[in-house]
Amino acid sequence: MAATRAVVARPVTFVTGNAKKLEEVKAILGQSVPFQSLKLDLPELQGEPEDISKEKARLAALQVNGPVLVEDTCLCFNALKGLPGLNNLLMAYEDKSAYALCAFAFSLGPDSEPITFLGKTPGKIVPPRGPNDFGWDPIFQPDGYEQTYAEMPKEEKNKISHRSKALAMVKSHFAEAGYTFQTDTSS
Ligand SMILES: O=c1nc[nH]c2c1ncn2[C@H]1C[C@H](O)[C@@H](COP(=O)(O)OP(=O)(O)OP(=O)(O)O)O1
Ligand SMILES: [Mg+2]
Repeated sequence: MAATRAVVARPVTFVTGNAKKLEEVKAILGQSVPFQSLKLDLPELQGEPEDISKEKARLAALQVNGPVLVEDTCLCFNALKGLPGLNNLLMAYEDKSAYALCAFAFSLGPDSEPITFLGKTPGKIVPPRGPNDFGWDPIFQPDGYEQTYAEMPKEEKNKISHRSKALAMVKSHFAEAGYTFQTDTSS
């Protein structure tokens, strides 16, 4: 099947204020989706991760004036009916099950409607174990694993994480759409 080739005259910019996220996105995407990154603190919006990521993409596309990729992640607690919450609040509940949810949004530019890609990894909330250098990694133990995200080698987390599942869909979308992005940023 011949892919329709969409030529986009600007490189893709991954916009985030979180260096750890950027590190993982680079490691997971490798050369499959060429992008540059921009450190911008996008506003902390309220709502469902999918809606938040879309809104972040709209704001980022306006600022960048070109194609952007953004993401919003939450740790959602089943005891709180999927609401993101504080670990202390969960102490009162027997049900420690949770899921990590990642929503990427991609927009071709300020006049385009963003499209979203969701990735979800189920697990449970545990007392913190492992290095404390990325958010809630020490308290999230994915189902089927004895280690928390923080205790796992990076490559292991990147194989099974909410982020890698969402990025697998981003990769497929880029492969199918056949975008050809300009990678020369000198203009
Ligand atoms: O894999 C992860 N493992 C552990 N913690 C994580 C992960 N991914 C996001 N996090 C944390 C960072 C922030 O405290 C919150 C999500 O907020 P979120 O708005 O998506 O990220 P952010 O504000 O740090 O960066 P951005 O500029 O992309 O919005 O969860
Ligand atoms: Mg944020």
